[in-house]
Amino acid sequence: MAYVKKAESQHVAPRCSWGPAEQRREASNDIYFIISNELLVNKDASVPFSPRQVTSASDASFHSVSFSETDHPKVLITGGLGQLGVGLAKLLRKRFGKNNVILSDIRKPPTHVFHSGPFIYSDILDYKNLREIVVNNRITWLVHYSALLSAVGEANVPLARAVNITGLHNILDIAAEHGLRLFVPSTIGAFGPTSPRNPTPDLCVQRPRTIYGVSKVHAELMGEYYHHRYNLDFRCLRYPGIISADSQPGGGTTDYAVQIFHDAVKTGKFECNLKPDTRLPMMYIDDCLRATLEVMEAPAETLSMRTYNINAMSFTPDELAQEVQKQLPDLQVTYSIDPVRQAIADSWPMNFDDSNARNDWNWKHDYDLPELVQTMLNFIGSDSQVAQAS
Ligand SMILES: NC(=O)c1ccc[n+]([C@@H]2O[C@H](COP(=O)([O-])OP(=O)(O)OC[C@H]3O[C@@H](n4cnc5c(N)ncnc54)[C@H](O)[C@@H]3O)[C@@H](O)[C@H]2O)c1
Ligand SMILES: C[C@@H](O)[C@H](N)C(=O)O
Repeated sequence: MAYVKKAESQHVAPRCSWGPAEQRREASNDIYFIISNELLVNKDASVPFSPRQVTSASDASFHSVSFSETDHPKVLITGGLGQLGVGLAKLLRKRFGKNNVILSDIRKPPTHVFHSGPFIYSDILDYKNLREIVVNNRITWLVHYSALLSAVGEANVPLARAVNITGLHNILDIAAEHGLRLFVPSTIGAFGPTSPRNPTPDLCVQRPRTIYGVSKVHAELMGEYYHHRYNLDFRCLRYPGIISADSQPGGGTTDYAVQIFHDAVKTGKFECNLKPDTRLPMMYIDDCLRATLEVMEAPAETLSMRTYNINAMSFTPDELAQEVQKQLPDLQVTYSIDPVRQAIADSWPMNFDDSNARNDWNWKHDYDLPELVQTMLNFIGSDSQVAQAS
């Protein structure tokens, strides 16, 4: 393979920020080769910049004929052992068949998850491993859930940058190369203190102050760019804080709204790490997962955008506590503020404008605050009764 040196002015990639691992991976694809800060380009490549092996928009659409709308998609979920992945796999398996949905993660699955359907190890930082999984399993849809959330991201910025940004680059290139339909969730955290906060529309200033938010704005923009440049079928929803009963949150700012239910049922006491009047958009997990399936199934012509806000409700810790106290009047709530999480929450939307999702593909939530509280308490209450009995 012969390589020639390429003029720096034609070079689009930010060389100096690339780490050695990324250089090795690029080199293995025989397209780019970075040595000693000099870019060497495969002179046989037909265009100066393209994602890995995809050489043009027409090539990308050629690959995409492998998925017909009448077939069941073959779905891979990355980061599938977090708060949302197992529930999504359950929903998609009901619709497309157990063996058509593969969960993946870098962690060991619990027994019930391992036995509920296909599970595979996949580290999104390993490009070749990802490609092998996509090829060997004839994947047509990729749901990319791997990420470090807002609070854990601030605690480990280099890891968050690697997983949320470098990992995303791998996912985008694999998806473009194999003509996949790609879903990447974004978040209310993609907005910042200079965004309009009440309500926050789809299109406005986005200057988040967390590595999580910055990486999610990057994901939105890169996905939309790949859609325009390479015809990638990229779909993205900005989720609010998601509340679930049978899965734990992974280290975010909205985690308190899950923990309150467990503590209320188990101890009757809850210490909240956000101030009582901190208003944030929230959603019950069933609505979130259904929205994800609906936007993935929406005909492309109904999507006037590729990144949508979705919302269900907005509340403060005090309002949530009052609603829980309607069912459990003895619940005692105290406040011990976490300054990192509070600063993040104070920069995020208070209300989310999701009118475009409602107009374009008929998004509609089912759960408001009272139904959410009832459902969570029913689930956690019955779960703890089963635990006590056994
Ligand atoms: N849960 C929410 O409230 C919420 C809200 C908005 C957006 N989102 C987004 O939805 C997605 C899923 O969220 P979640 O709450 O399930 O997250 P989570 O933190 O619970 O799970 C993330 C998963 O990613 C995995 N992971 C980490 N590094 C990885 C790597 N190198 N390769 C493969 N997997 C790796 C982790 O093991 C973990 O299981 C994320 O992208 C998140 O940003 C979630
Ligand atoms: C809002 C969302 O992205 C996540 N639950 C977090 O708080 O980080």
